[in-house]
Order: sequence, then C-alpha cells, then structure tokens
Amino acid sequence: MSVIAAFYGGKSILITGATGFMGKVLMEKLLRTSPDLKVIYILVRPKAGQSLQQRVSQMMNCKLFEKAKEICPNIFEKIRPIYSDLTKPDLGISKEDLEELLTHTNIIFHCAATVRFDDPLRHALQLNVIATQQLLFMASQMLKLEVFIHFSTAYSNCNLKHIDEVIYPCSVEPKKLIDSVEWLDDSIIEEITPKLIENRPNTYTYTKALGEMVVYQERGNLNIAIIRPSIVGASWQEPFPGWVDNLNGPNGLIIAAGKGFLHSLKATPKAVADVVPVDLVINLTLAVGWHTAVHRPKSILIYHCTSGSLNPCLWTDLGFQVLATFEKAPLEKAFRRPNADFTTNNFSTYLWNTISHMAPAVMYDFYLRLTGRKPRMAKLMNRMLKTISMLDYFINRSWEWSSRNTEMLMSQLSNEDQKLFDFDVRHLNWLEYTENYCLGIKKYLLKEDMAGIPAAKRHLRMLRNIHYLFNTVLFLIIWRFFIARSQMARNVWYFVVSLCYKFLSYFRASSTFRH
Ligand SMILES: CCCCCCCCCCCCCCCCCCCCCCCCCCCCCC(=O)SCCNC(=O)CCNC(=O)[C@H](O)C(C)(C)COP(=O)(O)OP(=O)(O)OC[C@H]1O[C@@H](n2cnc3c(N)ncnc32)[C@H](O)[C@@H]1OP(=O)(O)O
Ligand SMILES: NC(=O)C1=CN([C@@H]2O[C@H](COP(=O)(O)OP(=O)(O)OC[C@H]3O[C@@H](n4cnc5c(N)ncnc54)[C@H](OP(=O)(O)O)[C@@H]3O)[C@@H](O)[C@H]2O)C=CC1
Repeated sequence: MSVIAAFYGGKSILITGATGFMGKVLMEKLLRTSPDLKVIYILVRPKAGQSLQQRVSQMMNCKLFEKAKEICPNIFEKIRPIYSDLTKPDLGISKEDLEELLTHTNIIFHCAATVRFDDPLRHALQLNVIATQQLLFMASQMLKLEVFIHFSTAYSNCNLKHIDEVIYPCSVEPKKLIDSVEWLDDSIIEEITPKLIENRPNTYTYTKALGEMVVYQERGNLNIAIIRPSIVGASWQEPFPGWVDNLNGPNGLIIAAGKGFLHSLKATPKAVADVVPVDLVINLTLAVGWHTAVHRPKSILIYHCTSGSLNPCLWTDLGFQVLATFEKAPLEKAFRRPNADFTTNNFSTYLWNTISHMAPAVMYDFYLRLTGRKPRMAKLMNRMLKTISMLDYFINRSWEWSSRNTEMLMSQLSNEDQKLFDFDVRHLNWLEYTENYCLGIKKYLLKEDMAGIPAAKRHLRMLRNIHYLFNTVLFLIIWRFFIARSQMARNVWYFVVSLCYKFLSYFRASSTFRH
C-alpha cells in the first residue's frame, strides 16, 4: 500500500484553483489514488454564464476524470463545490461555508492565481497576493489543518540567474504596496509598475514573488510548503499522455506552428526549454503534502519542480520534434504547411515577421475580401506576435534552479511511492513526451479526430501545390518585369544558367566515369 495514498485517505482537502489546468489534475490524482478521502472542497466561481454546479458537472464529465470515475464510482459525492471569488472580501465565501471549512479542513492546496502576463498590477496583486493573505488568515483559524501547500512559480525570481530553494525578499514590503495600491489610481499604478517589478518581465512573476513573501510573513504556526514549477506542459503518463486544456505556456504557439501560422520564432536555440509535465508536478505536490504534514519541518521548505538541471532539453530539439510530429499527424485546416525555424537577432526577426507572417496574412485577407468574407488573418497573426512578445523573455534565457529539497524528498519515498508518485524528471524521454504533447493538443485541446489525419495530409499536399504554383507565378512575374527588360539582368540570368549547366554536366560526367 502506498504510504502517500494512505495519508490522504479520510482527509478533508481544500483546493483553490481546482477548475484550472493544474487544479483539475490534482483533483483527479487524489480521487484515483485515494478514493477513500473524505471530501475535496473546491472553491469555484460562476463563469461564462455557467453556475457552480454546471461548471463542476462539466469539469467532472471531461475525459480527464474517466479513470478516476472507474475507481471512485461515487466521485460526485466526494466533491463539495463552494462559491468563492478571490477578488472579494473573505474570498466571497459565505459564513456557513466558512464555518464548515474552518471545522473540517485538514489540507489546503492553494493553486488559484492569475497567470496572465499582462494583468494590471492591481488585479495581479489582488489575486496573487491579497487572496493568498486572506486564505492564510482563514487557515490560521482551521481547527484540524495539518498542512498548507502554496503554488508559486520557478520564475518568481527570474531576475536572478541562479535560484535557490529559498524565499528572496522583494524591494517593497507587500503590505506597504497593498496599502498604497488601495488609494492610488490606475494611471499612477501603471506608471510605477515597471519600477516596482524591476527587471522582471511582467506583473505575474512579480506578484508570485510577493505572494511567497506574504506566505512567509503571515505563516504564524501554519505548517507550509511552497512548490515552484517551471513551464508546466501536457501530462506525461497520468491519467493518460498528452492531456492539456489551455493555451498557456507553449500550447498556443505549438498550435500556431501546427496550423502553419508560426514560421519563425526569435529564440536562443541552445537555451534550455524548462518544461515539466503537469502530472509530474502534481506527483511532487502530493508527496510534499504528505512529507510536510508527517515530518513538520521547522521552516517553510521550497520545492523546485524543473527539468533543466536534471534532464535538460533545448528549445531547438523540442521545436523540431513539434514540427516532425505535425508532419506525421497534421492539424486540420492548416493555413500553411508547418515549417518554422529560429531567428536569433532583431533584424532577421523583423524581416521574417514581415515576410512570413504579416505579408501572407495581408494577402490572405485580401483574398477573403475579394470572396466576400470577413478578413481575420492579420488579427490572428498580430495576436500570435503579441503572445510571442510576452513569451520572448522566457525562450531567450536559461536559469539554474537548485533542486536539493526535491531530491531529498525523492530519497524519502518508498519504492512503491516512487512509482505511484513519480516526480523524477530524469525518467522523461523528451522526444516521446513532445510527440504525445502535440498529439494531446490535437485530440484534447482542438478536439480533432485522429481518423481525420489522411484528410489533413491531403490538405497539406494541396497547400504545398498552391505554394509551388504561387512561387512559379511570382518567378514569371519577376522574369517578365525585370529580366526580359534589362540586358544586365539577362546577362546575370544566362551566367547563372550556364553555371548550373556546367555543374550538372560535370556531375553527370564524373558519375559516368565512376561506373
Ligand atoms: C514542448 C515545447 C516545444 C516548443 C519548442 C520551441 C521551438 C520553436 C522552433 C520553431 C518553431 C517550431 C514550432 C514550435 C512552437 C512552440 C513554441 C513554444 C515557445 C515556448 C513558450 C514558452 C512559455 C514560457 C512561459 C512560462 C512562464 C512561467 C509559467 C508560469 O508560471 S504560469 C503559466 C504561464 N502563463 C501563460 O502562459 C499565460 C500567458 N498568456 C497571457 O498572458 C495572455 O493570454 C496573453 C498572451 C497576454 C494574450 O492576452 P490577450 O488578452 O491578447 O488574449 P487572451 O488571453 O484574452 O485571449 C484572447 C484570445 O486569444 C486566445 N489565446 C490566448 N492565449 C493564446 C495563445 N498563447 N496562443 C493563441 N491564442 C491564444 C484565447 O483563446 C482567446 O480566444 P477567444 O476566446 O476566441 O477570443
Ligand atoms: N501553468 C504553468 O505553467 C504554471 C503554473 N504555476 C502556478 O500554478 C497555479 C495553477 O496554475 P494553472 O492551473 O496553470 O492556472 P489556470 O489559469 O489554469 O487556473 C487558475 C485557477 O485560478 C482560478 N481563479 C483565477 N482567478 C480567480 C478568481 N478571481 N476567483 C476565483 N478563482 C480564480 C481559476 O478559476 P476559473 O476557472 O474560475 O478562472 C482557475 O481555477 C498558479 O498558482 C500558477 O501560478 C506555476 C508555474 C507554472
């Protein structure tokens, strides 16, 4: 019997952010490996016109929970949705629900956050700092709380090259900043944001760092641990390979590449792509929850969940595996054949963005207008370029994260738990993982049927023929307007043709001689 799975048996667990990418996988793993847990309280807000029940029902009926439902038939009875909105006082939780949480909760996993890079500082502070502060205050009143696990990010201190498993102080006290933001108007906050975040790329990484400081300052007697994952990608093994449900991180750009929108990307090809599978992060999280509750370390331990130091993989390797996978299993209705490469300087980036992104988009929109349809390609390309600009910081740098605590924890697991809660990134085969990642994006994110692959390949062959035809017509136009009109251009053309002819006849002669 797994020691970790047994630990969660009979427990009342509170998960914030349970409707998010990682929260769902955390819930699924708990229900599948500890079906005898007492209850999982999930803080949920109404969204997109759906009530709490509708959201939870839709979530629990998605493919992710199929295996868990086989093992835990009464799965719906184990889930207790509680209305909450992190932007509201007391997280918007009613007095009755709060009373139940304070009385019964044994374990808290705090996943909820805004992960947007372009959130105004006030909004990011509210969700990633103030809401954490309020949850900590709530936790301090819980009668049976054993452990509080806080999700931060490995990039909370991305302004440093080497990052240890420690909490780094920020230049401004969180409390002072929170008090100031209360009376400052948005225009002033916008103006001071670049100075506050110093050399961090966005408000997301800055407020995650502030959130860690708040966790430390308001820890009281709480038994707390912090998890810092890097770029969380699709699932590696559990509950099945390739599961992903959002456009964050690499996902949007992988789709852009598969659809033929993305043809060039400014990146440092030899930079480490620090991607970690979501199920590996959740395995570490559950192991940390068990270890922290049982061993009650004297101080808050930070656990890095990264791949670069233990099993590094480069952007160039991953990128071209992405392209190779979409060659075998193309996405449907591609705009162009998937074909992309890196640029490494601003000039070539600007040039390729103009030639291979914006010019084709403008021409396609012109075609759409001619055929009476609404132009949309230029808007899509601009959105992709905006996303790339937001991710540029992360794909043109590498970091060194220590992993002492994570490796220590690995040594504390029984053989069975090392299999059931495998968070050893050294076991990951990147080529296989990236292929499953892309296939997962096709199946689970884009809901494309694998039976449609032959048709998608035919579509790509048609695009290839159109591409060749377009190039031929372009050449003839160039010929007609330049070479046919200019003696110099004609001389150059004849020189090139004669050179090619001589090379070919030499090549043919040498191969005949060899025989
Ligand atoms: C396995 C990886 C292999 C890749 C190797 C690369 C090599 C390349 C070689 C050549 C190319 C070969 C092909 C390979 C292509 C893959 C390239 C991957 C690049 C690597 C990416 C690195 C990622 C690093 C980031 C990690 C930081 C730390 C992680 C964390 O701690 S938190 C999680 C990270 N957070 C996020 O990712 C959120 C980021 N998103 C945002 O902040 C916002 O979405 C935004 C980017 C600012 C855009 O905001 P907008 O307001 O403009 O849009 P909005 O979000 O409102 O959405 C509007 C509509 O657009 C759709 N949409 C949203 N996001 C995307 C997206 N990323 N791509 C496409 N479309 C997107 C959204 O659905 C909305 O649509 P609508 O509802 O229909 O309107
Ligand atoms: N994904 C990644 O690459 C990484 C993520 N992390 C961290 O992991 C945690 C989870 O990330 P991930 O699952 O990817 O994020 P998601 O964006 O998928 O999920 C965020 C969760 O927070 C909830 N939330 C956001 N705003 C509110 C609000 N106002 N009130 C109530 N709930 C709210 C969302 O609820 P709703 O569904 O209603 O919007 C959702 O459940 C975060 O703390 C993030 O910083 C760390 C490193 C990498």
